[in-house]
Amino acid sequence: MIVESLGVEKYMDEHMNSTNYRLRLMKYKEPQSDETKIGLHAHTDKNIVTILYQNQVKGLEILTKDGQWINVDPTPDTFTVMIGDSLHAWTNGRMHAPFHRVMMRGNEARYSIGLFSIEYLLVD
Ligand SMILES: O=C(O)CCC(=O)C(=O)O
Ligand SMILES: [Fe+2]
Repeated sequence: MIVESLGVEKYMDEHMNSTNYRLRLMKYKEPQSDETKIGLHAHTDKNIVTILYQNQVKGLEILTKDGQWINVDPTPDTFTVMIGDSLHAWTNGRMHAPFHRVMMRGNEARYSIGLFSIEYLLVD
């Protein structure tokens, strides 16, 4: 869809052939107090695109372009799709790679699954 919207379909095969995938399951422990704890520091993803799925426990926050952290509210059967630095560079900055973080509150653990598409050159 992104490749089509940019009018560069002719590079699709090349792109698919140079893309790898990594699936990661993440667990963020519930804070042992009433405080908010950092689950994952603010960062942009270095890869191409990240697709996230999570349980019902909130925590993912995205930094808007005007500097506000907003919560991503988990709704069942919803995926969060995020652009990474590679796609940001590949599109000459037309696609924005957002800073995001995980902040943990409450008394339930948060689980998420991320599917990260990665340029072959970035795979270690
Ligand atoms: O667990 C999440 O919702 C975010 C994970 C994440 O940002 C990452 O692994 O890069
Ligand atoms: Fe991330």
